[in-house]
Amino acid sequence: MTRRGLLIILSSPSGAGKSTLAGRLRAWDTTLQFSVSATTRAPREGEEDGKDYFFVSVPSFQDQVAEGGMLEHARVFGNYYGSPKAPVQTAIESGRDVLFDIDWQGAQQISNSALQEHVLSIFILPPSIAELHRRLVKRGQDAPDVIEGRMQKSWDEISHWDGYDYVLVNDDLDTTEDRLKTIISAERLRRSQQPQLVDHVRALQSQFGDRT
Ligand SMILES: Nc1ncnc2c1ncn2[C@@H]1O[C@H](COP(=O)(O)OP(=O)(O)OP(=O)(O)O)[C@@H](O)[C@H]1O
Ligand SMILES: Nc1nc2c(ncn2[C@@H]2O[C@H](COP(=O)(O)O)[C@@H](O)[C@H]2O)c(=O)[nH]1
Repeated sequence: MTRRGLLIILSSPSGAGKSTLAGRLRAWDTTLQFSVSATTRAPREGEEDGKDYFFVSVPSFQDQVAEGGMLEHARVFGNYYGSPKAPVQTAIESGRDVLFDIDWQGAQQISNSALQEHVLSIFILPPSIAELHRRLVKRGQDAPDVIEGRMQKSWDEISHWDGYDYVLVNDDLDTTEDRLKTIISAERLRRSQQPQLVDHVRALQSQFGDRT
């Protein structure tokens, strides 16, 4: 039986490292499909339309939502973000796992949707608030007022940590990467074995009954 795909969701406060970790996971497993979000935020230097995000206008984003084209969507830091539905449905039907880099609102929407049984959600915590700030500054992509706004909202995001299947502190990057790989490998094994295990236990039950 083909395993149906997993929806692997990474969330964290901005700057904790989920995009960096998502990049490493994609290099580790090239079959992982990254869910390219649509956003109304302006592209950062080096970001490519269709690869990092689909950069769209507010009316175009709203049309996609109204047409039911988004699996989830949310307003984050004053911009709209959403995960297009069609590529996700195609991927999971063909047994391909999908990786999301989305906030807690999106994670909650997918976890409460008809696709909830596919969800593997992982929250990434920073080692400290000071280090979170250092990482946002080091990234060098956002203006100081944008960084300040993201820091102000960081607790909003962190306060949802306990709604996730797994929580990791991203202190050493290599260690966090290894832990993520371990979680994903174990969940793949667990979910691929589940259908056969039910049949196996039924067979054991029937063998047990034959003894009495
Ligand atoms: N474990 C780590 N140790 C030190 N630096 C890290 C670590 N993980 C990520 N970084 C660095 O922190 C910065 C922010 O990381 P990244 O852009 O991946 O965060 P993010 O959670 O995806 O943020 P956003 O939500 O804004 O997209 C980057 O410069 C990245 O190289
Ligand atoms: N609910 C959603 N959140 C998303 C999506 N794509 C990204 N995000 C989150 O937004 C913030 C900011 O991202 P940035 O690229 O502007 O730094 C971050 O927490 C992302 O995880 C989405 O499709 N839905």
